[in-house]
Amino acid sequence: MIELKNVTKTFKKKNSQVTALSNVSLVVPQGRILGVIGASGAGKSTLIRCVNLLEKPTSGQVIVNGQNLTNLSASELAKARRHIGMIFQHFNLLSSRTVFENIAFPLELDNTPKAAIKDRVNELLKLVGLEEKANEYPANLSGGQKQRVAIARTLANNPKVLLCDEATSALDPATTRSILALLKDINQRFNITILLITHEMNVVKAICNEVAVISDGRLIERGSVSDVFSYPDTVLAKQFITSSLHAALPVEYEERLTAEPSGKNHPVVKLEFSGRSAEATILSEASRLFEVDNNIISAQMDYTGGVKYGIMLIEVSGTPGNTKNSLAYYSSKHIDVEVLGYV
Ligand SMILES: Nc1ncnc2c1ncn2[C@@H]1O[C@H](COP(=O)(O)OP(=O)(O)OP(=O)(O)O)[C@@H](O)[C@H]1O
Repeated sequence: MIELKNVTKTFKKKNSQVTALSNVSLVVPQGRILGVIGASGAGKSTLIRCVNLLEKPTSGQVIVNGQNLTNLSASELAKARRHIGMIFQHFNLLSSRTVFENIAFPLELDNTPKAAIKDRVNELLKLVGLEEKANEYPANLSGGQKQRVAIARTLANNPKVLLCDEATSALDPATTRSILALLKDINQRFNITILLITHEMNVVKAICNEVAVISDGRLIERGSVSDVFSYPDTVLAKQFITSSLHAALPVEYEERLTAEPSGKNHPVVKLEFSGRSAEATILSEASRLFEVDNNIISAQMDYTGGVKYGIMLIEVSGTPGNTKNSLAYYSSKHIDVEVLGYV
């Protein structure tokens, strides 16, 4: 449904040029949700804006719904864009129009008869749960409600593709979850293909089937969400996965932490489990095998796409030899082991 073939985008400045996208190729099959994740400046916005040609690629092809957009005339492109919805981080609503009028806007541009507009807008208001707000102005809505209006507006023309440009980045976690649930619902109900860009792995985890990692304008990793979570190939993918987990050392531990072992103190160890690691029951195994006690200080284990992964901070008590052997045992089971210090 969406295909980018060797897309490169270079921005020329007075004395220099920036290559925002470098030979990017990707495919999003119909009805699937692909998340592109990357750090600030990696090229995410440029990538998504190339899909509807808000940015014209310097080279390469953009094919949406079987149509090569890079070959179209301005009027043909305007027509093709009606089937490509887009939602933005800052909603981009028209402040002088009510919720109803915002959603009606694309239908008016399409010369839809008034009665049909009314029916369609009411249907969309119901879909996004905003029937009560039809006559409100955007200024009187919460961020989540504004994004619901933007989603309804973009669905008005029955797009086949929805592009989401950091659509939940301005929202709190609970509102983010509800907007992501709405997007998933829309994807399943209408079989709409979704390409979203984000800097948060939690967004990918919540709704994407596949994920691609972008860095310096290049796609450096791509796979099903469960595969990338199980076997992240790149350090960057791993960092994004870890950043979606929170297992912090309590202040009380931090204050007591020393860099060197004294013979009497115990190591505080960070264990990172990925899909290829053994289960967390490995702690009791190691306890039995090496006569160590593992005190769990903080932990977050999670499941994505049937894969279990997570972080644990543990304090290990035992003889120095046994402690060392238990840590080596974890490493042999594909758990990343890092000694943070000693308490
Ligand atoms: N219109 C432009 N003119 C010149 N340079 C640009 C333009 N748009 C983007 N760039 C540059 O291209 C690179 C990629 O920018 P882009 O906005 O696509 O990144 P991003 O991953 O979306 O970042 P962020 O998450 O911070 O929005 C950056 O180096 C940026 O400075």
